[in-house]
Amino acid sequence: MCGICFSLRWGDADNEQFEDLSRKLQVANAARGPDAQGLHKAYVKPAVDPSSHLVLEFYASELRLRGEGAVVQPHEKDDDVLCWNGEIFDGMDISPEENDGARLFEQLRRLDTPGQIRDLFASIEGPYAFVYYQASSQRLFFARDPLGRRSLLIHKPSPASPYFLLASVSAGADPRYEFDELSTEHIYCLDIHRITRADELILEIPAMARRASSTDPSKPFAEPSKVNPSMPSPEESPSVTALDQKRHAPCAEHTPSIGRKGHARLAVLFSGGIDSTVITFLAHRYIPLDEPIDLLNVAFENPRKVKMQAEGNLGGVSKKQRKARERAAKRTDEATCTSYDVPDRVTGLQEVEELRRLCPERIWNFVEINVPYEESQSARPTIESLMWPARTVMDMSLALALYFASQGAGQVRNSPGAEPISYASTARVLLNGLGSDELLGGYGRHRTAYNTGGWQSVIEELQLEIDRIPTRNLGRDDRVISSHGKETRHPFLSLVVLDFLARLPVNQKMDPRSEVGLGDKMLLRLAARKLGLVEASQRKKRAMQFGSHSARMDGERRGDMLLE
Ligand SMILES: NC(=O)CC[C@H](N)C(=O)O
Repeated sequence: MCGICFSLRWGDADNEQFEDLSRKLQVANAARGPDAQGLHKAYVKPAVDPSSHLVLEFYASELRLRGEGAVVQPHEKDDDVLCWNGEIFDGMDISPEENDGARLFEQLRRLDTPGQIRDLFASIEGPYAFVYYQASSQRLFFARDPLGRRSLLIHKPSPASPYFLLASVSAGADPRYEFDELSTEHIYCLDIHRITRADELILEIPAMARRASSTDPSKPFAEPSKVNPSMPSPEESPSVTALDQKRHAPCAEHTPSIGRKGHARLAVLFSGGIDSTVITFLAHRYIPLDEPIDLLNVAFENPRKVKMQAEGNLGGVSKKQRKARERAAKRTDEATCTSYDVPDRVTGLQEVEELRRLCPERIWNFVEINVPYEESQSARPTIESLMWPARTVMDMSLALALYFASQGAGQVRNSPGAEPISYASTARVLLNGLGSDELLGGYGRHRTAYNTGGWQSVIEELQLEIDRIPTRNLGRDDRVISSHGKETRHPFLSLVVLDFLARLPVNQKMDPRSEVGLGDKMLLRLAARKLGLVEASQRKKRAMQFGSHSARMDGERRGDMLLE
């Protein structure tokens, strides 16, 4: 993942305090791009007040994943500057030798008007955040992709902190800034030369709608599609065949060409649930067979759970899970079964066996990432800083799981039950199954909606899910995962897949009248069966923080409470 850090301030402002802050932010953003870091400064004299000047600082770090040559960011030519954190998967032909950021910069430099720039972004698909400075017009453009798959934080000037900042990640809580996540609803465009001392506090950032006309088919990626509002008609049958044809795995297709054979270039955040298993199986079809794929499976030593286990209370574990747990325990060593035998470990171990049966030619590295309590506690301040401005108890339990899973340091076994060998995943691209519950009706709340308001309520709930994806967790997840110099990709959240699923009549996606593990995400379950993933197709939904035991380590604090 690349890191972006941009600042704008008056040249005669107190520089010492600012420089310290700027350095701190640059260090935080350097971790996202270990391959190269660069800084470019520009000075602008505002038209109305030529006696003073504004300083623009563009800092970017590069995690190079595409193209053959070295890439140093920011991209820069004739005073035009681009900081790019993203991937272009669709809408622009990019050959394997080319770098997408470099190509995008070339294209941007050919454009003149804000409308043209907006239209270019409306025609490309992929996760991104960018800052682009057009020197000829002295305009600054910045935005995130319409689903917010990459983070960009904004600090607007205030009397106490009279500078403007944009950054992929902050340096944690600091009285010198007030960062918010940048909204994904617009492409922003700031006329730098028009800034005056009087509006030193740029409170309103001029924003363009993401598309000029809602009917222009050449701009398919301006916004996420709307959920099909039509009420179900009983004769419709599930669209499994169509879904199978649509399965579009751009995320795996564009794995970095850098790296050695024999080393995994791709890893999956793998719980053994249906979402992570389906994307793993599809990725397998795109990755050369002689390359291993790393399945990252995280488990936390959770003193509360360990205590409950010792006291005989298995914390709501069903009979079936208990049986599975006993089976898994036979295969694992003593230490693992007391502390790390969490629900996601059990299903992960079961599922990797199904994958091995279906795809025996592949080396599947099932990476057991075991996090001792002490270690998770001492990482908390780092994680709290990375996820800022997200700061609830639930943010922390999810971020903990993602932080350690994506770090990829754990152990593998040559065969089930064999002695563990320590292993560090070097894959720079991590697939993440997030999004399928939102698009296909996988949450309990979709069933509740049906029970209270019928199909109409389910349709409304599914629309709400799409509307709030950008603000829910993607920015936070990106900030946490990228701190290891890796990037996460969400195959379910490709705008192409989203468009296909959103348009399907609701009853082809789910059936809230059928039981849990069947009616929720019904279409995906059918697709999984069709692929041969019979065991995965039946697994019930389990939230990552409970499956890995990263939640509620010390007590029962409500998830929406702020961290102390
Ligand atoms: N890390 C990133 O955001 C990657 C940027 C760009 N796609 C590259 O490969 O260089």
